[in-house]
Amino acid sequence: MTRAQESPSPSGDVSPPPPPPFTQDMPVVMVAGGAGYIGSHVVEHLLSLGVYNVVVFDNLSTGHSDAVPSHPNLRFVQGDVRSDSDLDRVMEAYPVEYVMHFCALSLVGESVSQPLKYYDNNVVGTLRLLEAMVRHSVPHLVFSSTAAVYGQAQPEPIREDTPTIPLNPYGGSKLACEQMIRWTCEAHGLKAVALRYFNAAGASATGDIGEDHHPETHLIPLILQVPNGKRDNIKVFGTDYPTEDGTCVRDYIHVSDLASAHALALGHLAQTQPGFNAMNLGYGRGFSVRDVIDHARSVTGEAIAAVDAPRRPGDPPTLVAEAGRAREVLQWVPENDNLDSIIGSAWKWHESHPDGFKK
Ligand SMILES: NC(=O)c1ccc[n+]([C@@H]2O[C@H](COP(=O)([O-])OP(=O)(O)OC[C@H]3O[C@@H](n4cnc5c(N)ncnc54)[C@H](O)[C@@H]3O)[C@@H](O)[C@H]2O)c1
Ligand SMILES: O=c1ccn([C@@H]2O[C@H](COP(=O)(O)OP(=O)(O)O[C@H]3O[C@H](CO)[C@@H](O)[C@H](O)[C@H]3O)[C@@H](O)[C@H]2O)c(=O)[nH]1
Repeated sequence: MTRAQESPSPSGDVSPPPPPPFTQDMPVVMVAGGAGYIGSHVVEHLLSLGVYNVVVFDNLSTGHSDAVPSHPNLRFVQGDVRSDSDLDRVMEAYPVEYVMHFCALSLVGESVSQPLKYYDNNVVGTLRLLEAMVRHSVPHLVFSSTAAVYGQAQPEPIREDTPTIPLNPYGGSKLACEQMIRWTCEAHGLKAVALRYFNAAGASATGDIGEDHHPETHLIPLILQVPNGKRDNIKVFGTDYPTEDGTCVRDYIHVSDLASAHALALGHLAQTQPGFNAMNLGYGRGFSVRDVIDHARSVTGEAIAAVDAPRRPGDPPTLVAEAGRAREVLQWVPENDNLDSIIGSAWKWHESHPDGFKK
């Protein structure tokens, strides 16, 4: 994949020249955090639709410039979502109609030890972005939220009206953002959707992009590091949970189905009244940690050693979505509800990119 031409960057003393205008007259979607794992898959999907111009806005703190393709309908602007001047620069250069906001720090464990870092990046970042949207009259927002807003939810599956009692500062910061967005919609006539993802996994069918987090903490990429020769075994965090086999159960959703939901959310926002709505994105079925390891063994044909380990702090036993609202309101029809193909797509990416985007 060729990498997008960067317009040099951010909040320094000397302003970089404005990036070039688009040549086709189509609505502009600003994808904040579009160089990250989920954002880059959404960008790829938006470009494939051929009806949007896309501005990727990212500070590259955890994202990768190589995850941003070179495409006539895409511009890349390096900047920080907490910086008024960076946001003004992009919103002055382009007639942004929609913002998708993926920027966040999202390591649950780190958020427990450094909560203020999470409130700074996630909450202050969303605050500055909302201020810029109001300042520049940008009416539509799709916000990346998370199942972590629910905490230790009962009963399962989790509906959007299940009480939100986050167990960690990461979930708390996302819930604070949702509340801020809701009030801003009421006061300023914005239209916003918060998509509460369950466990994003898998990689694009193109094989060009996939998951590359540093450090990696997610189960599926860590399991695949075993057959890739990068670790000896996978640790199973907790074997005494109140689940069928004693390990945590999660609703793993293919990143391509997240991408299609985001595109549908743009269409929905264009037609709906001002206001805020939150929607779960998951398949409504759960797999335990042991189930996932077994499926990875079958997909890769490798033994994959697993070692029982203590519980990881902050992990709820079970998180499974009831995603009827997204199916009904967005007309979302997920196409990849198959754990083997989710793991298979991730395996294809990790086998061909053992060091991620690193050259
Ligand atoms: N990965 C999951 O399973 C999962 C589940 C639920 C919710 N989410 C949420 O989805 C979003 C994307 O997750 P991801 O796994 O793709 O993460 P990621 O770290 O791969 O992507 C985040 C992107 O945002 C950019 N960014 C972060 N802070 C920024 C800032 N202040 N200014 C500009 N750019 C900034 C990063 O450089 C990166 O490109 C996050 O908001 C996360 O909380 C992820
Ligand atoms: O080496 C490992 C890594 C993970 N796990 C377990 O695997 C499960 C899934 O863990 P992980 O892949 O880290 O995802 P979650 O902690 O469930 O969190 C993800 O999914 C949440 C929504 O459900 C999002 O809020 C988070 O941002 C996202 O990281 C959990 O029970 C972990 O304890 C292990 O047993 N061994």
